[in-house]
Order: sequence, then structure tokens, then C-alpha cells
Amino acid sequence: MCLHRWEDFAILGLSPEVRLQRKNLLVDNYYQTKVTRKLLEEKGAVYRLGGEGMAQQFRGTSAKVIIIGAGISGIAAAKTLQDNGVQDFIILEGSDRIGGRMRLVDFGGVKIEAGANWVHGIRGNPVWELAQGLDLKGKVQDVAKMVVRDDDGADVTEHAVSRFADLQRARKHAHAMLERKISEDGNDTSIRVALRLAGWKAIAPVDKVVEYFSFDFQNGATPDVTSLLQNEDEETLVDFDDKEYFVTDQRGFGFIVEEMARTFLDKQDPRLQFNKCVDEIKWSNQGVVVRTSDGSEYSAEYALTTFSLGVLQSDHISFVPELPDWKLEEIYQVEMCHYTKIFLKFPFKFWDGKEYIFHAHPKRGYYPVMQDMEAEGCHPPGTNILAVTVTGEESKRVEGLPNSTVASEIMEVLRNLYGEDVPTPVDIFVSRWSQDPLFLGAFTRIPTGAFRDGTEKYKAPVGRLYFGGEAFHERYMGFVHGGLLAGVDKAKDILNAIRDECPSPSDTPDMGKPIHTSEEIGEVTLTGSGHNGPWDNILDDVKETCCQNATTGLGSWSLSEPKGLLELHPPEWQGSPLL
Ligand SMILES: Cc1cc2nc3c(=O)[nH]c(=O)nc-3n(C[C@H](O)[C@H](O)[C@H](O)COP(=O)(O)OP(=O)(O)OC[C@H]3O[C@@H](n4cnc5c(N)ncnc54)[C@H](O)[C@@H]3O)c2cc1C
Repeated sequence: MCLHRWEDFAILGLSPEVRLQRKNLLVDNYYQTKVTRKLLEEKGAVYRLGGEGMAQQFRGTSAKVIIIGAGISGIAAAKTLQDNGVQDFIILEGSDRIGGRMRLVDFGGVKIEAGANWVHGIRGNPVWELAQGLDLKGKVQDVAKMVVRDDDGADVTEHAVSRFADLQRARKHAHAMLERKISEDGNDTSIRVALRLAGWKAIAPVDKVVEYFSFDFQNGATPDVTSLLQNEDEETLVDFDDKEYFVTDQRGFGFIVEEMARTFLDKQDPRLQFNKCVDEIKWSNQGVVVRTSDGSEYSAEYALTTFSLGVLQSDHISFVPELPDWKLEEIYQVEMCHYTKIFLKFPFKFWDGKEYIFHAHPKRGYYPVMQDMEAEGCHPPGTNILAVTVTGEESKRVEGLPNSTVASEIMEVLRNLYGEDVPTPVDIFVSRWSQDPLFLGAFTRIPTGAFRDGTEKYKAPVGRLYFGGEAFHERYMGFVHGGLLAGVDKAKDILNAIRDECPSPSDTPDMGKPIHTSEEIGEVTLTGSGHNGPWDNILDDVKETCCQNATTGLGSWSLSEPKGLLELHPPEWQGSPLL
């Protein structure tokens, strides 16, 4: 950290009793952190977080960086910091596990995925590389292995296949329209408008389910409210490929996050703290103070949130001061979609042995997509589990119902499709992401007209508070790979900011001459309020820290203690250990 102004010192541990005075100073960052931690953790010293009038009486833990959330984004961010020499971070996770929206659940004798299940796009997808590295079992889905049944159970697959082809043609027209719009005015419209102009109408139940599978099942929302400019480009398809790998590995999709964490976090690593639900974030240009619902406080020079967009848009977190208008505008122009996965266990299997069973119901989106969980390459025969997905408004409705009602609604559908002999399920699981306060929805989606001004502001931090998580990846929003890459990118932004604080002498022409002598660096004077009371101990701590620095090769610091003043004479400039 370069200390330029008097206020900058406040973050180091200022209190009315302690003064840290500046004299042309450039202090080793590692050293400062240690002193600050000692002041705060061991002595419980009260200090002010400086800057913009944000005075804060603080009792808590401090670190260089706080990461909020231990989903794939938070864990990837922490690993990126660690790999680049920043080990002084704390991860605060509201639940008692890592993985976030990658969650394995015991159900009906096997383990099923309550959240993310597919690696979307294989070639070049970093998530695929991680999955391959762990030999994660699963299968590339083959949508051709489908059956489409109308609400009376009649097999209408042939007709549906021709309508899939019609929709594909309409999408090509829509894509041409998208290119034209980009080159002409850049004005957005909905996918619905583009499809209609291309001659596609979804009136018949078969058309509705064909369209549903092509859009809602992927985006979690209808074409009516989905951006043509942002969605029809389908970056994931373009950058990777159209293969979809359905993970059935009994270690779970989230195993990739667990394994990533294992590479840099010890089993009981105190840097990863569970059941720490953040409810307040104070931010400024000097640092961040985070409060959790159990009353604990954490301060850091930088913080990264990886909340889902649903959480960010809720009133569960208070930002102090309120986020600026430009940031709120960016956050509220995108939306959290709703996506519910339902698993039913039956005493025996009675449904079509196809990967996908589509239900063409007059009401669009009414239990429309089912999956045989013992199709080839999935779970073993005899598992007798059927998966059903609902999205959007239906998802919200279904998540508000008790399991018994959801089961009866699905039973009615199944008895229409397969006859009255269909047995009653022995168990049911309904994911309820939209009702879980740690998620409040499934994933981010982009409505029509979002990002008219580009995504720069969306990506930007406020003060020293950075925004990660899948919602903040400009290309792969909504996906596991978006979460992963957003975590890595934001951690790199923080690393860059740390580097910019204390550029090494060689690359800071504006610092004038290289800093090499203690005289040029200056000195820090820590003045106690006398030699009685706790400040004696703090001075001892400072001495101890300096000695530690010396033994860890960070340079030797000379100490003198004339008349209640402790003068620290920095050693020859070594560069930050973080760089
Ligand atoms: C049903 C469903 C199906 C999906 N299917 C796929 C799929 O097949 N393929 C795909 O690529 N993507 C899919 N996704 C999206 C994918 O799961 C996410 O994009 C990805 O997991 C997001 O990771 P993240 O780290 O950004 O966020 P999260 O996984 O949400 O991690 C954020 C973490 O923050 C924690 N947290 C939240 N609030 C607080 C708080 N106040 N204090 C402290 N901690 C807090 C949460 O507990 C969580 O652990 C699906 C999502 C859902 C819900």
C-alpha cells in the first residue's frame, strides 16, 4: 500500500489514542497488515476506517481481501489470489458447504444434482478441462433420443421433429436480423419479435414445447422477455461448441470446486469460514468492512462479492453508503431467472426409455420436459427416477407449493401420458432455489434492452468493492464457466489494484528517483499515549512483527524507542512480497 494522504493511515489502526504519522513514506504492505491484525485481533483496538467520512468503530478480524461466497467463483478467486502470492484473504460463506449452486443431493438411492448439471460446450471450456482432469462421469446429451407426447399420451414425435427444423430455420433468420441490427442501429428487441418476423408462431401445444425446450429450458425465460442482441449470439456456443455434457458422477459436479479448494486450503483452514451470512457491506476508496448476521465484523483493503444476482437485488444486504446510481442501474437491468428441478422416485419404471420426454400441453411450460434418469450413461437401471423441469413463472408457482401438491400435479400429467396404472411416487425432491435466501433464483439472464451502454460500468468496482460471480461475467453470465472465469478475472483486477498501490521502484517513473535508502523512504512514527496500559503491548507487538519480518527475509527493520516514541526505520526497499 502506498500511503499518500493522512487519511490513508487510518486504515492501519488509527484511534484517538494512536497516531501514525507520515513522513514521505512507502511502507511494506505485509508489515502493515501484520500490525493491523495485531491491533485488531489481539488487542481489540478500536480503529477508524478512513475516507469519505466513513468513520467506523471496528472490532473484528481483518485481512487484505475478503471474498464473500464459496461457490465456484469465490473459490476460483481465492485460488487466483493465493497462486499470485496473496494469502491474506478470508472467504465468508453463508451456508455450511462450498459449491453454491452446484449441489449434490441424496435421493432415491443415488446422488442427484439439485443445481448445475451440464457442462455447456466442451471444446475450450475451462470447466470441461477441470471435469476431464477429475474424470467426472457423465454423458454428452443426445436430444435426438427424444419422444414427444401430447396431453393424451399420443406420440407426436415425428411432427415435433419437423417443427424443430422449422424453428431452426426461423432462428437463422433471427440471427441474420441480429447481425443487421448490430451493423445498423444496435437497438435491441426480443427474441419473440425476431422469431415472429421470421415466420415462427408457437400456437399449437407441440410448437409450444418445441420452442420451450429451445429457449426456456436453456435460458430460464421465454423468448418474449429475452434479449435478441445479448442471447441469440450465444457466446458459449460460438466460443466452445454445442455439446452438452450431463454430469452423473456420484462425487457431483461440485467436486470440481471441492478439489480446487483442496489445492490451496487446509481442511480446517481458518480462512474459509462457514455459516457467515453477510448482511452489511461498508465500502469506500480505502477499504471495506463486512458484517455478518452473527454480529461479527471483518475489515479488508479489498472485498469481492460473489452473490447471485437475486441476492444482490434483494434487501438482504445493506450497502453503506448505498451503491451509486450507475451501479444500481447496471445491476437492476439484468434479471434472475427461475428454474426448478423435480425428481420423482417410483417403485418401477413405466415411462419411455428416452433421454428426453417432452409433454405437449396446451398451457406452455406445464411440466414440459422430463428426463429418464436411467437412460444410457446415466444412473443404473432400477433407479426408477424421473426428472421434471419447470422454469420462469411456473417455477415460482411450483416452488411455492408443498411437495405433495407438486407430486399430484405431475401424477395427473403422467397418468394422461401413460395411463391410470402409473404408480404413486415413493419419494419426491423439489429444488427451491428461488426461496433460498442465499440464492433467490437460479441464474442471471439478460432481458431485452440491457447493456445499451456496453458492459464497462457493470464490471467496475465501487471503491474497493469488486463484483464477481456468474452474474458479472460479460460473456458467460448464468453458467458455471461464467462463475469460474468471473472469479479469476476479478481476483486479477484486485491483484492489479494491489500492484498499482505500490509499484516497484523500477516501474514508477512518477515517484522520481528509485527508493533505496531509509532516508528516502522516510520513517513511521507510532506514538503511544504513554508507556502505561495496552499501548506498551502494541509497541511490543510491533517489535515482534519487525523481527518476524527479518526472519522471513522481508528485510530488517531497526528500532529505537526514545521517550515513548517508537521509530521504525524501514530497511532498503525490497518490493512488496505480494508482487
Ligand atoms: C437449477 C439450476 C440449474 C443450473 N444448471 C446449470 C448447468 O447445467 N450448467 C451451468 O453451466 N450452469 C448452470 N446453472 C448455473 C450455475 O449453477 C451458476 O452459474 C454457478 O454455479 C454460479 O456460481 P457462483 O460462484 O457465481 O455463485 P454461487 O454458486 O451462487 O455461489 C455464491 C455463494 O455465495 C453464498 N452466499 C450468498 N449469499 C450470501 C451471504 N449473504 N453471505 C455469505 N455468503 C452468501 C452462497 O451460499 C453461495 O455459496 C444452474 C443453476 C441452477 C440454480
